[in-house]
Amino acid sequence: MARLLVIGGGRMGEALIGGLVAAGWAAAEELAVVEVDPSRRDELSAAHPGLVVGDQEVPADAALVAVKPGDVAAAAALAGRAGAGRVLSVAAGVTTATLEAALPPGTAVVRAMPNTPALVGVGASAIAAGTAAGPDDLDWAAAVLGAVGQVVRVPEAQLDAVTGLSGSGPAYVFLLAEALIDAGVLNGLPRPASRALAVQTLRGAAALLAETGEEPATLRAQVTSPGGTTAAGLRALEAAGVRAAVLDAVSAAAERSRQLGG
Ligand SMILES: NC(=O)C1=CN([C@@H]2O[C@H](COP(=O)(O)OP(=O)(O)OC[C@H]3O[C@@H](n4cnc5c(N)ncnc54)[C@H](O)[C@@H]3O)[C@@H](O)[C@H]2O)C=CC1
Ligand SMILES: O=C(O)[C@@H]1CCC=N1
Repeated sequence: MARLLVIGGGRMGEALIGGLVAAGWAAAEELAVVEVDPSRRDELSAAHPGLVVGDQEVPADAALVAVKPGDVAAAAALAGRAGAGRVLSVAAGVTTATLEAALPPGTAVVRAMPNTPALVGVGASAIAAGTAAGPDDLDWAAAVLGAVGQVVRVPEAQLDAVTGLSGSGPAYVFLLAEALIDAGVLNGLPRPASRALAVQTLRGAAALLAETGEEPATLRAQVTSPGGTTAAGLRALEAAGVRAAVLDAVSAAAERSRQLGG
Protein backbone atom coordinates (compact mmCIF):
# COMPACT_ATOMS: atom_id res chain seq x y z
CA MET A 1 0.00 0.00 0.00
CA ALA A 2 1.33 3.44 -0.92
CA ARG A 3 1.70 5.97 1.86
CA LEU A 4 0.51 8.72 -0.48
CA LEU A 5 -1.47 8.56 -3.72
CA VAL A 6 -1.21 11.75 -5.78
CA ILE A 7 -4.34 12.20 -7.91
CA GLY A 8 -3.53 14.44 -10.88
CA GLY A 9 -0.02 14.80 -12.23
CA GLY A 10 -0.39 18.20 -13.90
CA ARG A 11 1.63 21.32 -13.20
CA MET A 12 0.98 21.51 -9.44
CA GLY A 13 0.89 17.75 -8.97
CA GLU A 14 4.24 17.40 -10.68
CA ALA A 15 5.74 20.27 -8.68
CA LEU A 16 4.78 18.43 -5.48
CA ILE A 17 5.82 15.02 -6.83
CA GLY A 18 9.18 16.38 -7.98
CA GLY A 19 9.76 18.01 -4.63
CA LEU A 20 8.76 14.89 -2.70
CA VAL A 21 10.95 12.65 -4.87
CA ALA A 22 13.87 15.02 -4.31
CA ALA A 23 13.12 14.85 -0.57
CA GLY A 24 13.44 11.06 -0.66
CA TRP A 25 9.84 9.93 -1.24
CA ALA A 26 10.89 7.81 -4.19
CA ALA A 27 9.93 4.24 -3.32
CA ALA A 28 6.71 2.63 -4.57
CA GLU A 29 5.51 2.03 -1.01
CA GLU A 30 5.75 5.76 -0.34
CA LEU A 31 4.41 7.47 -3.44
CA ALA A 32 2.11 6.59 -6.34
CA VAL A 33 0.44 8.78 -8.94
CA VAL A 34 -2.84 8.39 -10.80
CA GLU A 35 -3.16 10.54 -13.91
CA VAL A 36 -5.89 10.22 -16.56
CA ASP A 37 -3.93 11.77 -19.46
CA PRO A 38 -1.68 9.15 -21.15
CA SER A 39 0.79 11.74 -22.44
CA ARG A 40 1.16 13.21 -18.95
CA ARG A 41 1.74 9.72 -17.58
CA ASP A 42 4.56 9.24 -20.09
CA GLU A 43 6.08 12.61 -19.20
CA LEU A 44 5.94 11.88 -15.46
CA SER A 45 7.50 8.43 -15.88
CA ALA A 46 10.27 9.87 -18.04
CA ALA A 47 10.97 12.72 -15.60
CA HIS A 48 10.89 10.52 -12.48
CA PRO A 49 12.28 7.05 -13.22
CA GLY A 50 10.91 4.46 -10.82
CA LEU A 51 7.85 6.53 -9.89
CA VAL A 52 4.64 4.45 -9.92
CA VAL A 53 2.32 6.21 -12.39
CA GLY A 54 -0.99 4.62 -13.36
CA ASP A 55 -4.41 5.35 -14.82
CA GLN A 56 -6.39 4.16 -11.81
CA GLU A 57 -6.19 4.12 -8.05
CA VAL A 58 -4.01 1.84 -5.97
CA PRO A 59 -4.67 1.21 -2.25
CA ALA A 60 -3.23 4.11 -0.23
CA ASP A 61 -3.17 5.44 3.31
CA ALA A 62 -3.68 8.97 2.08
CA ALA A 63 -4.45 10.89 -1.11
CA LEU A 64 -3.27 14.24 -2.41
CA VAL A 65 -5.87 15.75 -4.74
CA ALA A 66 -4.19 17.91 -7.40
CA VAL A 67 -6.84 18.16 -10.12
CA LYS A 68 -8.73 21.22 -11.38
CA PRO A 69 -11.60 22.30 -9.13
CA GLY A 70 -14.13 20.89 -11.64
CA ASP A 71 -12.53 17.44 -11.44
CA VAL A 72 -12.46 17.27 -7.64
CA ALA A 73 -15.64 15.14 -7.34
CA ALA A 74 -14.12 12.44 -9.59
CA ALA A 75 -10.83 12.63 -7.71
CA ALA A 76 -12.62 12.33 -4.36
CA ALA A 77 -14.46 9.23 -5.57
CA LEU A 78 -11.10 7.80 -6.60
CA ALA A 79 -9.57 8.61 -3.20
CA GLY A 80 -12.51 6.84 -1.56
CA ARG A 81 -11.97 3.73 -3.69
CA ALA A 82 -8.26 3.79 -2.79
CA GLY A 83 -9.29 3.60 0.88
CA ALA A 84 -7.51 6.81 1.80
CA GLY A 85 -8.22 7.77 5.39
CA ARG A 86 -6.64 11.16 4.87
CA VAL A 87 -7.15 13.50 1.93
CA LEU A 88 -5.05 16.58 1.28
CA SER A 89 -6.53 18.79 -1.45
CA VAL A 90 -4.75 21.64 -3.20
CA ALA A 91 -7.70 22.59 -5.44
CA ALA A 92 -8.21 26.34 -5.41
CA GLY A 93 -11.44 27.44 -3.80
CA VAL A 94 -12.84 23.96 -3.08
CA THR A 95 -13.87 23.93 0.58
CA THR A 96 -13.31 21.16 3.11
CA ALA A 97 -17.13 20.90 3.37
CA THR A 98 -17.40 20.16 -0.36
CA LEU A 99 -14.59 17.61 -0.14
CA GLU A 100 -16.08 15.93 2.94
CA ALA A 101 -19.45 15.60 1.19
CA ALA A 102 -17.74 13.76 -1.69
CA LEU A 103 -15.70 11.41 0.54
CA PRO A 104 -16.59 8.51 2.83
CA PRO A 105 -17.81 9.75 6.23
CA GLY A 106 -15.02 10.33 8.72
CA THR A 107 -12.31 10.94 6.12
CA ALA A 108 -9.81 13.42 7.53
CA VAL A 109 -9.67 16.29 5.03
CA VAL A 110 -7.00 18.97 4.93
CA ARG A 111 -7.26 21.78 2.39
CA ALA A 112 -4.02 23.36 1.28
CA MET A 113 -2.78 26.04 -1.05
CA PRO A 114 0.79 25.36 -2.19
CA ASN A 115 2.70 26.94 -5.07
CA THR A 116 4.89 25.67 -7.90
CA PRO A 117 8.31 26.53 -6.35
CA ALA A 118 7.63 23.31 -4.39
CA LEU A 119 9.33 21.65 -7.37
CA VAL A 120 12.66 23.06 -6.21
CA GLY A 121 11.95 22.74 -2.47
CA VAL A 122 11.09 26.41 -1.98
CA GLY A 123 7.31 26.13 -1.91
CA ALA A 124 5.01 28.25 0.24
CA SER A 125 1.89 26.47 1.49
CA ALA A 126 -0.95 27.17 3.87
CA ILE A 127 -3.18 24.46 5.34
CA ALA A 128 -6.54 24.29 7.09
CA ALA A 129 -8.35 21.32 8.63
CA GLY A 130 -11.81 19.95 7.85
CA THR A 131 -14.23 18.84 10.56
CA ALA A 132 -12.90 15.27 10.87
CA ALA A 133 -9.23 16.27 10.78
CA GLY A 134 -7.41 16.51 14.09
CA PRO A 135 -4.00 17.82 15.11
CA ASP A 136 -2.31 14.61 13.88
CA ASP A 137 -3.83 15.05 10.44
CA LEU A 138 -2.69 18.68 10.26
CA ASP A 139 0.79 17.61 11.40
CA TRP A 140 0.79 14.96 8.65
CA ALA A 141 -0.22 17.51 5.98
CA ALA A 142 2.41 19.94 7.29
CA ALA A 143 5.03 17.17 7.02
CA VAL A 144 4.06 16.32 3.41
CA LEU A 145 4.13 19.95 2.28
CA GLY A 146 7.04 20.73 4.59
CA ALA A 147 9.12 18.31 2.49
CA VAL A 148 8.84 20.81 -0.37
CA GLY A 149 8.98 24.17 1.40
CA GLN A 150 7.45 26.27 4.18
CA VAL A 151 3.98 25.66 5.64
CA VAL A 152 1.74 27.98 7.63
CA ARG A 153 -1.54 27.06 9.33
CA VAL A 154 -4.50 29.38 8.77
CA PRO A 155 -8.25 29.35 9.36
CA GLU A 156 -9.94 28.00 6.23
CA ALA A 157 -11.57 31.38 5.57
CA GLN A 158 -8.09 32.81 4.88
CA LEU A 159 -7.19 30.29 2.17
CA ASP A 160 -8.67 32.44 -0.61
CA ALA A 161 -6.32 35.27 0.39
CA VAL A 162 -3.43 32.79 0.48
CA THR A 163 -4.38 31.69 -3.04
CA GLY A 164 -4.30 35.28 -4.28
CA LEU A 165 -0.95 35.97 -2.61
CA SER A 166 1.32 32.91 -2.67
CA GLY A 167 -0.66 30.39 -4.76
CA SER A 168 -0.80 32.70 -7.77
CA GLY A 169 2.15 34.81 -6.62
CA PRO A 170 4.89 33.05 -8.61
CA ALA A 171 3.10 34.14 -11.80
CA TYR A 172 3.28 37.80 -10.74
CA VAL A 173 7.01 37.44 -10.10
CA PHE A 174 7.55 35.73 -13.46
CA LEU A 175 5.73 38.59 -15.17
CA LEU A 176 8.04 41.03 -13.37
CA ALA A 177 11.02 38.91 -14.47
CA GLU A 178 9.89 39.03 -18.10
CA ALA A 179 9.56 42.80 -17.91
CA LEU A 180 12.96 43.23 -16.25
CA ILE A 181 14.67 41.10 -18.90
CA ASP A 182 12.95 43.01 -21.73
CA ALA A 183 13.91 46.28 -20.05
CA GLY A 184 17.55 45.25 -19.96
CA VAL A 185 17.39 44.43 -23.67
CA LEU A 186 15.63 47.74 -24.36
CA ASN A 187 18.59 49.45 -22.72
CA GLY A 188 21.17 47.61 -24.80
CA LEU A 189 22.03 44.43 -22.87
CA PRO A 190 22.35 41.10 -24.68
CA ARG A 191 19.34 38.93 -23.70
CA PRO A 192 21.38 36.18 -21.95
CA ALA A 193 23.18 38.76 -19.80
CA SER A 194 19.91 40.55 -19.07
CA ARG A 195 18.27 37.26 -18.02
CA ALA A 196 21.18 36.27 -15.78
CA LEU A 197 21.21 39.67 -14.08
CA ALA A 198 17.42 39.83 -13.66
CA VAL A 199 17.17 36.33 -12.17
CA GLN A 200 20.04 36.90 -9.77
CA THR A 201 18.55 40.25 -8.73
CA LEU A 202 15.24 38.58 -7.86
CA ARG A 203 17.06 35.78 -6.06
CA GLY A 204 19.26 38.23 -4.15
CA ALA A 205 16.41 40.53 -3.16
CA ALA A 206 14.37 37.54 -1.91
CA ALA A 207 17.39 36.24 0.03
CA LEU A 208 17.93 39.65 1.68
CA LEU A 209 14.26 39.77 2.70
CA ALA A 210 14.36 36.23 4.08
CA GLU A 211 17.77 36.30 5.75
CA THR A 212 17.91 39.78 7.26
CA GLY A 213 14.29 39.91 8.44
CA GLU A 214 14.33 43.62 7.57
CA GLU A 215 11.18 45.33 6.35
CA PRO A 216 11.09 45.68 2.55
CA ALA A 217 10.86 49.47 2.89
CA THR A 218 14.16 49.49 4.86
CA LEU A 219 15.93 47.37 2.26
CA ARG A 220 14.53 49.58 -0.50
CA ALA A 221 15.84 52.71 1.25
CA GLN A 222 19.32 51.11 1.35
CA VAL A 223 19.30 50.91 -2.46
CA THR A 224 17.98 54.43 -2.95
CA SER A 225 20.72 57.07 -2.99
CA PRO A 226 19.61 60.72 -2.64
CA GLY A 227 19.02 62.13 -6.11
CA GLY A 228 20.21 58.86 -7.63
CA THR A 229 19.14 56.31 -10.18
CA THR A 230 16.88 54.17 -7.97
CA ALA A 231 14.79 57.16 -6.88
CA ALA A 232 14.23 57.98 -10.56
CA GLY A 233 13.22 54.37 -11.29
CA LEU A 234 10.92 54.10 -8.26
CA ARG A 235 9.20 57.36 -9.22
CA ALA A 236 8.33 55.81 -12.58
CA LEU A 237 6.92 52.69 -10.88
CA GLU A 238 4.81 54.74 -8.45
CA ALA A 239 3.56 56.97 -11.30
CA ALA A 240 2.45 53.83 -13.14
CA GLY A 241 0.48 52.68 -10.08
CA VAL A 242 2.44 49.46 -9.55
CA ARG A 243 1.60 49.31 -5.83
CA ALA A 244 -2.15 49.60 -6.49
CA ALA A 245 -1.87 47.11 -9.35
CA VAL A 246 -0.37 44.51 -6.97
CA LEU A 247 -3.15 45.12 -4.43
CA ASP A 248 -5.73 44.68 -7.20
CA ALA A 249 -4.03 41.54 -8.56
CA VAL A 250 -4.03 39.72 -5.21
CA SER A 251 -7.60 40.82 -4.49
CA ALA A 252 -8.81 39.69 -7.94
CA ALA A 253 -7.17 36.28 -7.55
CA ALA A 254 -8.61 35.86 -4.04
CA GLU A 255 -12.06 36.76 -5.36
CA ARG A 256 -11.68 34.23 -8.17
CA SER A 257 -10.77 31.60 -5.57
CA ARG A 258 -14.00 32.41 -3.70
CA GLN A 259 -15.96 32.07 -6.98
CA LEU A 260 -14.37 28.68 -7.72
CA GLY A 261 -15.51 27.53 -4.27
CA GLY A 262 -19.06 28.76 -4.83
N1 LIG B 1 -0.61 25.52 -10.98
C1 LIG B 1 -0.45 26.15 -9.81
O1 LIG B 1 0.41 27.03 -9.65
C2 LIG B 1 -1.31 25.79 -8.63
C3 LIG B 1 -2.42 24.98 -8.77
N2 LIG B 1 -3.18 24.67 -7.68
C4 LIG B 1 -4.35 23.81 -7.83
O2 LIG B 1 -3.89 22.56 -8.26
C5 LIG B 1 -4.90 21.94 -9.04
C6 LIG B 1 -4.27 21.46 -10.33
O3 LIG B 1 -3.81 22.59 -11.05
P1 LIG B 1 -2.77 22.41 -12.21
O4 LIG B 1 -1.77 21.38 -11.83
O5 LIG B 1 -2.31 23.77 -12.57
O6 LIG B 1 -3.71 21.81 -13.37
P2 LIG B 1 -3.32 20.80 -14.53
O7 LIG B 1 -4.46 20.83 -15.50
O8 LIG B 1 -1.94 21.09 -15.01
O9 LIG B 1 -3.28 19.38 -13.80
C7 LIG B 1 -4.42 18.63 -13.45
C8 LIG B 1 -4.11 17.19 -13.85
O10 LIG B 1 -5.11 16.34 -13.31
C9 LIG B 1 -5.40 15.33 -14.25
N3 LIG B 1 -6.71 14.78 -13.91
C10 LIG B 1 -7.93 15.32 -14.12
N4 LIG B 1 -8.89 14.51 -13.62
C11 LIG B 1 -8.27 13.45 -13.06
C12 LIG B 1 -8.72 12.29 -12.37
N5 LIG B 1 -10.01 12.07 -12.14
N6 LIG B 1 -7.79 11.41 -11.93
C13 LIG B 1 -6.48 11.61 -12.16
N7 LIG B 1 -5.99 12.69 -12.82
C14 LIG B 1 -6.87 13.60 -13.25
C15 LIG B 1 -5.31 16.05 -15.58
O11 LIG B 1 -5.14 15.14 -16.66
C16 LIG B 1 -4.12 16.97 -15.36
O12 LIG B 1 -2.91 16.37 -15.77
C17 LIG B 1 -6.00 22.96 -9.28
O13 LIG B 1 -7.11 22.64 -8.47
C18 LIG B 1 -5.37 24.26 -8.86
O14 LIG B 1 -6.32 25.13 -8.29
C19 LIG B 1 -2.86 25.10 -6.42
C20 LIG B 1 -1.76 25.88 -6.23
C21 LIG B 1 -0.94 26.35 -7.31
O1 LIG C 1 -4.53 29.76 -11.34
C1 LIG C 1 -5.05 28.95 -10.56
O2 LIG C 1 -6.27 28.82 -10.48
C2 LIG C 1 -4.16 28.10 -9.67
C3 LIG C 1 -4.46 28.29 -8.23
C4 LIG C 1 -3.30 29.04 -7.65
C5 LIG C 1 -2.32 29.07 -8.73
N1 LIG C 1 -2.79 28.53 -9.81
